[in-house]
Amino acid sequence: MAQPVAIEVWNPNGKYRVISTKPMPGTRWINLLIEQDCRVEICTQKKTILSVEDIIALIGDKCDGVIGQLTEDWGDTLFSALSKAGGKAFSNMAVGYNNVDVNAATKYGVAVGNTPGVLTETTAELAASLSLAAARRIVEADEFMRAGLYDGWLPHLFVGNLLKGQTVGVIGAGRIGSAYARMMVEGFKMNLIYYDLYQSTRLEKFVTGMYGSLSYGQFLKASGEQPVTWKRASSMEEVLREADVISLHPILDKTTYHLVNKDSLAVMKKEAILVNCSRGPVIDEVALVEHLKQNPMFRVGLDVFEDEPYMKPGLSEMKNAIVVPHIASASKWTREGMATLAALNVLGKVKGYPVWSDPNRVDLFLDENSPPPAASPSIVNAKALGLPVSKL
Ligand SMILES: NC(=O)c1ccc[n+]([C@@H]2O[C@H](COP(=O)([O-])OP(=O)(O)OC[C@H]3O[C@@H](n4cnc5c(N)ncnc54)[C@H](O)[C@@H]3O)[C@@H](O)[C@H]2O)c1
Ligand SMILES: O=C(O)[C@H](O)CO
Repeated sequence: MAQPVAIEVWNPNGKYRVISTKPMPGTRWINLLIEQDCRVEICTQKKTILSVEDIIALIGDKCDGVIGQLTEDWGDTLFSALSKAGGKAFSNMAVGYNNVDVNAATKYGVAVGNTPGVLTETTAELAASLSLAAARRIVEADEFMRAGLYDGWLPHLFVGNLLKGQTVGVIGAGRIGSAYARMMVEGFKMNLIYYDLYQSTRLEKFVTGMYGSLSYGQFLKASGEQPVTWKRASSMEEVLREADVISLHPILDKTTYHLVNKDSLAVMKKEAILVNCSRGPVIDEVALVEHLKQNPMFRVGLDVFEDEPYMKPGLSEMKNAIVVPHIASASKWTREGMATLAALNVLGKVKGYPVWSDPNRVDLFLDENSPPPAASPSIVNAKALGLPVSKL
């Protein structure tokens, strides 16, 4: 039997009842909903991951839309409950939506939103941070220092890898993978190899200079420096074999589940660095722990875990692993922007607005100095639901 859950209410007389399953950063998202006649209910229950029963209790008998989190299981049961309560919209406060059964939502006529774009650079910066921290053994060195073990400079103390001139490999070169690739190429002058199911034109335009100026490689050459090289790999194995630092940025689906496993780890260089800021199950974490044990010079930087919030046995003891708690999108601007996009996804559907025509261009929704467009920024099942599309 579901227990009542604690909530905070804004604008109690609002016509549309919109629920957020968590308090979210900033207040703009609340104000935007209130201005459009929404009663906003925020779950304040001291429980990190809400169960399906908790969320059913929150939805109640009448609910127009829900803003939810990636830790929740949005399947048939919840979409059926939302639809029975008159709900037409759900938005994840995340770009990834592997926790959502989109077909079930479509079956019940519920629009599913996500929050692309606003977290691209922030997430790529964390992937870059983990790459650097692993290459230069920053966490190990910090622990050593705090333990009072430093008794003077030594030639061999925490020697790591130089990134300049090495090869960075990106698997999944979409928005975040491409932004990360640019950071590593521009920032550290690494050569690039990437693998994606599709050609990443935005990334290739940058490295080949199709924007009308010199490519980055030509620019380096003109400045008397060694130019960087790049290529699109024809298989993931090619990236694993050739790259010194590999960062994973695909979506999680059945094609990417355990994409990195015992066999693929065996193909990688013994001193390679592997970074994962996508989703935990993209790596077979048991195989990874074994690989880390067998290859002490192989290092990983992980933001996500297969059985989140848990780690597979042995991982926390590995000195060659850096682990952080799914914080890749955690900058203030990004988290406030994610909350805004999620709220506007729900609001747009509740108000009958069209869907924004390009979810890669959401800047207008994030400008605090002007009202957002009357559209839902990103609805992933818009086509399946036959929703109208806004003209830019
Ligand atoms: N750790 C975090 O906090 C965090 C933050 C943001 C996003 N993410 C994760 O990152 C993912 C990517 O986000 P994005 O905005 O860059 O999405 P995106 O859709 O722009 O990019 C994903 C890319 O993966 C590629 N891809 C799909 N299947 C593949 C396969 N089998 N092999 C190789 N490539 C494949 C796609 O073609 C696409 O280019 C999200 O789905 C989410 O799960 C995590
Ligand atoms: O998919 C996402 O958006 C992240 O995992 C949370 O930022």
